Amino acid sequence: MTEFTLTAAVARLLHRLEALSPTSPGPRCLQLCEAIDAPPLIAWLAAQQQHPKIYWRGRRNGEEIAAIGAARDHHLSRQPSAETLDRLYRDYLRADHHEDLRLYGGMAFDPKQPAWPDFGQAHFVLPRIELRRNGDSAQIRLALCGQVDDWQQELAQARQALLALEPAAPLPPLGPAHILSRTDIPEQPRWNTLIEQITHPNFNADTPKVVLARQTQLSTSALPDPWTVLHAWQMLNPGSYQYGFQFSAEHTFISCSPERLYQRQGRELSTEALAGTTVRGFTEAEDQALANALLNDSKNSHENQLVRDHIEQQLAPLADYVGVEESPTILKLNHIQHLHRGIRAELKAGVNDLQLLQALHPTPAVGGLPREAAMNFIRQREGFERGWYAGACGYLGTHQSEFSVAIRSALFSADKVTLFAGAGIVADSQAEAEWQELNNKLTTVLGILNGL
Ligand SMILES: C=C(O[C@H]1C=CC=C(C(=O)O)[C@@H]1O)C(=O)O
Ligand SMILES: [Mg+2]
Repeated sequence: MTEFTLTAAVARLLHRLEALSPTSPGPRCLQLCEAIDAPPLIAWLAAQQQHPKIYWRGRRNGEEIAAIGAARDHHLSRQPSAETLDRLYRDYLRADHHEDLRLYGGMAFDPKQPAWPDFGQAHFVLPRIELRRNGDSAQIRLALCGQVDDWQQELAQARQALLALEPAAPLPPLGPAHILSRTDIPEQPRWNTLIEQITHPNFNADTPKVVLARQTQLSTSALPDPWTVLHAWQMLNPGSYQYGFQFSAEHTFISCSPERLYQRQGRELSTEALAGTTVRGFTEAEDQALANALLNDSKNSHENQLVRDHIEQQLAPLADYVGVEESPTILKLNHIQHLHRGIRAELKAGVNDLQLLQALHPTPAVGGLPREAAMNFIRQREGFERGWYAGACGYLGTHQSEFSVAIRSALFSADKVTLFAGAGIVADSQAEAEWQELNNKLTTVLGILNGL
C-alpha cells in the first residue's frame, strides 16, 4: 500500500530522480509530483532552512501553497516587459506543458520608486519544491529546469534540496513582545496638510482620488517570527488572501489582504472593486447598522464607484464581455468592513497576464485617478518607499493565474517590523476620519504584535 507521508513521498521522488537519464536531449523544464498527506503548511515552511520561502493561500479556504528554493529565480530590476513575459511563457508556461508549472512572486507598487532590497521591482520564482494543497488533496512537486550541459548539475541540486528538507515543527510561539518605539511616516500634521492638498478643489478637479498611505515602523523587544504572525493573522481573517515572501533570511514580506487583483481561469477573469471602509460593530445590530451606513454613505460610495468605473474601462479593450455588480455588497473582516463589487470578464483570445497586470495594477483602490497623476503625487509627497506594499502578489500559470493587491501587509527586517495602511482620499474626505481609518486597518495586526 502506498504511504502518503511526506517522508515516503520524498523517498519516491529521490528514487524517480535516480531513474532519470543523466543527460538531457535539450533545454527542459519538468516537474515530478507525488501525492501526500499534507503537514500544516506554514509550520512546515517555517521549519525549512532553504530560501526563497513562499507561502500563498487563496481566500475562504482556497488553495494553499508552501514552496522553498528555486529551480529558476527571476529577480527583475524593472517591471516585467513583454519580452520577459514571453520568455517565461516559452520556458515554463507553454500551453502544451501538462505539468502545471507556476511562477510565484510579485511586483512593486510603483516602478519609478527605488526598489526594496531582495524584492526588486518584480521577483518571480519557479520553486524547487512546492507543497500544494486543495481541500483534502495535496502533492509535493519537484521542479527541474536546465540546459543540455548543466542537466546533471540540476539533478544533483534537486537531490540536495530534497535531502535538506526539515520535518514540520510547531511554529515558534509569539511570546510577550513589547513595542519599544513607533515611527509614523507621514505623521498626523503632515497627513492633514496632504489631505488638504488632495481635497483642494483645484487639484481635485483633475485628480478626483489619491490613495494616501502611512508607514508605521515598530521596534520590538523580541521580533516575532513572521510566519507565526501570518498564521495568527490568517486565523482572524480567513476570508482574506494570506501570503508571505522570504527571498533571503533578512527580509520577509507578509500580507493578509482582502483584495483580489484578478483571478484568471483560461479566458474567464474575475476581479473586483474593493474600496470604502467602516469598522465592525460589537453587536450584530450595531454591525448591521454600520454596514447600512457604509452602503448609504456618499463619500465611501464615490471611492468604490471610481474603482469600479476604472476597472470596467481598462478591461473593455481586452474582453468580449465585462459584467459588473451594480450595487456594492459588504465584505466583512475581523475589525473592519468594506464596500465590494464583483467584476467578471470573458477575455479575448490571446490576452496574456502581462496585459492584465498592466491594465489593472495599480487599481484606484491603492493608487488613484488618473493613475499617473495620483502616482506622481504619492511618489513626491508621501515620504516613504512603498516597495511591495500595494503591489501585486500571486502566481502566473498556464491555465490559471491569480494576484492579490498587497495591502494589510508588513515587512520584517533585522530588528523592526514595518506596517502599511492607506486610505482613498476623495473630495469629501476629512483628514481626521481618514487618519482613524488607517488606524482601523492596523488594529488586527497590531493586536497580534502586541501579543493580544
Ligand atoms: C489602501 C488600502 O485599502 C484600500 C482597499 C480597501 C479600502 C480602501 C479605503 O476604503 O480607503 C482602500 O482603497 C490599505 O488597506 O492600505
Ligand atoms: Mg476609505
